[in-house]
Amino acid sequence: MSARRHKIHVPCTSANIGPGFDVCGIALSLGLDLVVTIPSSSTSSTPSPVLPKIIYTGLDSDNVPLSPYKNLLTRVALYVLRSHGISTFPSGVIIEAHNEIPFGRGLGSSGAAVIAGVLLGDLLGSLNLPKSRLLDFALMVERHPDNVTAALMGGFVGSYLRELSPEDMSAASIPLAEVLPEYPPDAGPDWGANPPLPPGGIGHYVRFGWAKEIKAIAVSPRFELATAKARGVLPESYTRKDLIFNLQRLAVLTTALARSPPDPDLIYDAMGDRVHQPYRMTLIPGLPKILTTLTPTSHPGLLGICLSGAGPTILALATHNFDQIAEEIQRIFKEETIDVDWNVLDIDERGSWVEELKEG
Ligand SMILES: Nc1ncnc2c1ncn2[C@@H]1O[C@H](COP(=O)(O)OP(=O)(O)O)[C@@H](O)[C@H]1O
Ligand SMILES: N[C@@H](CCOP(=O)(O)O)C(=O)O
Repeated sequence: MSARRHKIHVPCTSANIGPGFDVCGIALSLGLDLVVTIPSSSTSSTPSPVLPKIIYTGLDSDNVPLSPYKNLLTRVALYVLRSHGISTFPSGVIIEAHNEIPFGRGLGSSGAAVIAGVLLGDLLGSLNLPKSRLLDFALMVERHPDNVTAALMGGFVGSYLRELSPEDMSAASIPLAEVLPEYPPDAGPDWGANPPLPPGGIGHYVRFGWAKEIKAIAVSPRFELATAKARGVLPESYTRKDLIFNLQRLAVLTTALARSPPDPDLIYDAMGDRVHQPYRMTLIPGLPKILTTLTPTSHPGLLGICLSGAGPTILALATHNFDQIAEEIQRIFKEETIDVDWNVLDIDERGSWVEELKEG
């Protein structure tokens, strides 16, 4: 039987970059790849459609549910299909996922899975949605824009959620449990009511420049910290002083990271934060020492250092001396008896893409 095969690539992301909590993200050179095989005769109106077969390799592949009704990728794809009136997957699809993004470390694994799921839904339904519309679906699932926008668009991005009209607000306020419901294992094409389409243009974004000399050192402790837990420790309100502290730095940082050669004196302080990092220190032993011990003077080449996303990964931006910087962070974590893995990553300017694979 002949089949169409496509590759979907989604990069990992580091969100916040210090002061840009829930605003900024950069796409980096570790990825989630899917190879999707769709039998040519496959439609979702086949009388007894065969559910997708999911195969995982790579990082954390033992921890992923392989039922399409439980796996995040396929649940997101099904949301995209169902909101377009296509109530089930086409029959006999095979999804081979290869993952390089560690789960629960602050490198946007869930954001990447959500984007991969949206692209999968678009592909399986032959919907041909533009990237701006794909972002609306991703934002209905992952409701902070920083990771998903960077993963989809690539590069260094800033984003915000638009203030919606009352009508759009009600369409966008659907609980997550309705967007990604708990499907029973025997859910068939007639299961439940299809969710509505999201409003258009929920997220707005801009791409900033990125100086070509800057690489990102990601030092990941070998323990998981669920983003939901790390959001749970944040306060409901902030002082004017702390907000101004972050806004001043964010305004400078977005331009400073685009300037060549980058200025460590400007960037190091501009990566300071008082909105999320101070509250997350209790969850990440070693974080206070790491943020104060490494400076551009103690470690030439270092530009700035922050928590990657919700942590526990540390992100150090640097132009050289990558190994020495990573080894010092590793040493401080070791004092806390925490082992780490580290990677020197490039910025991924392309973002997510889908390509048809030709035979041979
Ligand atoms: N490729 C994937 N396929 C399926 N589920 C995934 C994938 N990547 C991440 N997830 C889910 O997302 C969870 C991690 O999300 P989260 O706590 O937001 O951490 P992160 O900082 O890595 O995004 C994982 O435990 C897993 O349930
Ligand atoms: N702005 C969010 C980013 C979460 O990123 P993740 O990679 O840890 O999922 C936050 O800081 O909570």
